[in-house]
Parts: sequence; structure tokens; C-alpha cells
Amino acid sequence: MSAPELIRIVSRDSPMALAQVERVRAELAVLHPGVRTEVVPVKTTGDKWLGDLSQVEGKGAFTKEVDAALLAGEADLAVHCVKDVPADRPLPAGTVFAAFLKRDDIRDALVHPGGLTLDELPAGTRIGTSSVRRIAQLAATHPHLECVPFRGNANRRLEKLAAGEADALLLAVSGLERIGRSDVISEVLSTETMMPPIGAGILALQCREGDTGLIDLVSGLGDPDTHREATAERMFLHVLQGHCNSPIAGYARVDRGGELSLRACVFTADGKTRLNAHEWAGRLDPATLGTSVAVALLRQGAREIIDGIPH
Ligand SMILES: NCc1[nH]cc(CCC(=O)O)c1CC(=O)O
Repeated sequence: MSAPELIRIVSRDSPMALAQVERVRAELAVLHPGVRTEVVPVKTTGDKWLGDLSQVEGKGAFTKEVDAALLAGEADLAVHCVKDVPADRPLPAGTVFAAFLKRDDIRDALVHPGGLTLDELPAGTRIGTSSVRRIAQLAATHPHLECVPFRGNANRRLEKLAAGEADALLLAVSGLERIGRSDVISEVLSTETMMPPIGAGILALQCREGDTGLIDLVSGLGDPDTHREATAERMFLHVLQGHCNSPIAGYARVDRGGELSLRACVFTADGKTRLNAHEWAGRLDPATLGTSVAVALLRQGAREIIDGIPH
């Protein structure tokens, strides 16, 4: 297949998702100035349903409609936050990842209108988050804080915070940067304080698997280190087989010498039990490293912890 002249890019229609698409368009314009792009925004189940995500049928609340548009031929390229793409099962049949863009900041940030840090927040401070990963880690280290359910895209959450529906928020640094709101960050939390989710800060480009011309064209946007990190992290989740209520965190890192390592944790919902594993790839490929770290956690009882959490 020859290289396309027009690429129709499908994505969620939140401000963050549309900013992600603009990054892809800008990078494409540099690499392939002759190619035109068009944006196809879609609303996903996760955007429409603001209740408990575990009540939504199946996984992929933020990706299902985007994948469907790609498979139906209504668009040619999907832009996803890797964090939102289910890893416990393969990508939708007929689609492939063509590139992982260079990774952004993987850390979470505290947003507190008064500018306090996490350790300075008084007892009873209401933290707006529905993330079981954030709730478990906060419960373990800051049990005097209270988490209140909070959904909606990042802009919407900031509005709800301003309206007093919570006293503070936890949001991804990368997401706030993408919507141009890093000004609201009162503290960037270290990965020790708040271990990030699998896939944090990574954008993936997804194509139909037969579109080899397009796959070749957009693969030039990929970052090799990010590819290794994403592969290790997603294989880790695939082997672990979590569910949407299981607090799981972790991240892979390629260090300056090019060595890949993966660190990961499984928590009980109350954060009181935390299993840890950290391994270097050495001679293992990224996917096998992911498998090995998952098996290390399973050996410590991760299956029992995950299955013990209602879902
Ligand atoms: N679930 C929404 C979502 N999906 C990806 C990000 C952050 C950006 C990223 O990690 O790529 C966010 C917002 C958040 O968690 O604050």
C-alpha cells in the first residue's frame, strides 16, 4: 500500500485528548510535511457515564468507541493514553500499535487551591479521586485524609474542585500539562509517594493492521525507549490479570546506560498490604521482564489480593 495523503485521526473529544491529537499532528507535520490530517472526535462510554466505572460493561470505557471508529474505517489512526488501553487482553482484533510517542512525566500531582503539600493537608481534607490506585496509596500513608468519588475529564474535575465538591485533587502531571493547566499544581508527588499507573504519560498510535503504508509512515514518531517501557509494563498487567477495582501501580525505566528495569506493586483496597517487586531486564526482552515481575508478585500472593477485592 502506498503512503496516504490524508490521515483521519480519531480520539476522545476531551480537551486533553484533543491536545494529544494536536501533538501527533505537529510531529507528523515535521516528519511528513506533505500529509494532511483531519480530526474525528468521538465520545466514549467513560466520558458519558460519570458513575462507578466498574459498573460499565467490560473494560475499555475510554477506548471502545475510538476502536470501533478505526475498525469501521471512519478514521485511520487512533490516539490513546496507554494508561486507558486495557492490557489484560490483546488489542481489538485487526488493530496494532504503530508507535509509542516519547514519554511525558509519569508522576501524579496534588492540586490544592491553598497551595498546601500532601503532608500539610489537615485531617478530613476531601481528596477528589475515584482511582483505586490513588485511594489505596493515600489510605496507607495519609489515613487522616478522606477520598471522595470524582469523575469526569480533567477540566471538569478542576471545575468541580473550584465549586467546592472536594478540597484537593490528584491528577497526572502529564495530563495537566497537556491541557495547559500545570499552574494549578501545588506539589508533584514522587513515584515513591504515589506510584504511577501502568502506561502513565505514554501516548500510543493505533492503526488497522492491514494499513502497512500508514503504519510505516507513523512509526517514525515512535520512541524506542518508550516502546520498551510500554511493552514491559503492559505485559506485566497482562500476566497479572487485574480488574478495574484492583489497585496496581508500576513503571518501567530505561536508565542512562540503556538498562531496562520494572518496578511494580499490588495493594489491598485499604493499602494496608503492599506487595513490591523490582527487577532489571538484563538479558530478558521487555515482555519477558514484564512477565517475570508479574510472576514475582503472584509468588507473593498477588492473585489472592486481587481476587479478594469485589468487582
Ligand atoms: N483516566 C484519565 C486519564 N488518562 C490518562 C491520564 C493522564 C495522562 C497520561 O497518563 O497519559 C488521565 C488523567 C489523570 O489520571 O489525571
